[in-house]
Amino acid sequence: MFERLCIIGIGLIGGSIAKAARAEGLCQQVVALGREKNLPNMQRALELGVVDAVYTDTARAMAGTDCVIICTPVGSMQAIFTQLKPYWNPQTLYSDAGSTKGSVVEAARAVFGDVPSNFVPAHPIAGAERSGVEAAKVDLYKNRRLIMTPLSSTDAGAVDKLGEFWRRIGSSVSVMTVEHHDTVLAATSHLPHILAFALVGMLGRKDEQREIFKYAAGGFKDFSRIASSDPTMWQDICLANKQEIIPLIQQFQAELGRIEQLLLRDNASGLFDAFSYAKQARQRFLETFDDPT
Ligand SMILES: NC(=O)C1=CN([C@@H]2O[C@H](COP(=O)(O)OP(=O)(O)OC[C@H]3O[C@@H](n4cnc5c(N)ncnc54)[C@H](O)[C@@H]3O)[C@@H](O)[C@H]2O)C=CC1
Ligand SMILES: O=C(O)C(=O)Cc1ccc(O)cc1
Repeated sequence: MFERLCIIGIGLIGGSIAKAARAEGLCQQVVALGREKNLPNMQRALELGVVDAVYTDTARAMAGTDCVIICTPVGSMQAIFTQLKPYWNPQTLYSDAGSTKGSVVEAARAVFGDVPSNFVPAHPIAGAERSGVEAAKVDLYKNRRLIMTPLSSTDAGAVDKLGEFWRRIGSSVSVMTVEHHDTVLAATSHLPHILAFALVGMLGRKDEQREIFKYAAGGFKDFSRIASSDPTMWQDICLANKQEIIPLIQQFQAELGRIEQLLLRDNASGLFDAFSYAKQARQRFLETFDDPT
């Protein structure tokens, strides 16, 4: 599909894209572009055979590149677009993997005036709490969803070709607006991560923390795995989508308040109803949507 794929930010997500693109024969060459201070991680990517070459020089990285995927934390996107601007090539396809889309589109607009028509914002709904190229997996995107959020000005050919790229590395591709993406992901990903950070942080501060972690059962293990996600990445995501996240935090606080009241009043049937509603909501959800996993 491509002569040379350039990944900017060769960590968990970028490394997994590079591995999968290579395994599926989607490009002749994969290279990484990063900062001087990321060189040890990029050298590791080279040693592991995830990429063919690594660059800290943008001009050299862009020469001969016909597809660029930006896989850095969302707070760095404006700096990346600024770095790419002098070398922006109308023949090259550009995408990203950021967990928020409104902030990425805004960053592109701030740098280019308008979002370039050959940039197709994307978000693979697949990942893990781990970071860095060592954590990259060739099958990370297999049978997982990926959302593309093209704008009305995005080139249809670019959307088709990048959609095919994502599909060929295993993703089930959906297309939606930037706004809808950020509303949905605030509820399904951003709020749950905040809840995990808050709960594990609160319990971790308690004296009996050793006991809590020692006897952690399934539910808490899941929370604590999520709470070990990268703080820089999540700081960027939460700030970038705070207009969607804050109202959800407020609704969640009200929900907790209702449960607290039911407990204070020993209201068993109220608790049963609240828990049954949630259980049935999940069941309805599973029946309505095919889970690609
Ligand atoms: N970790 C996950 O489960 C998922 C993450 N994402 C998104 O993918 C992106 C990457 O996440 P991960 O791969 O998990 O992070 P990571 O920390 O494993 O990799 C990010 C890479 O970007 C580099 N980097 C950071 N700032 C940079 C800059 N200004 N210029 C050049 N390189 C820079 C880092 O050195 C690192 O190599 C983020 O935008 C994140 O929101 C999307 C889906 C899932
Ligand atoms: O580790 C997990 O359970 C995740 O939820 C991974 C994840 C993190 C960020 C995303 O934007 C998408 C997926």
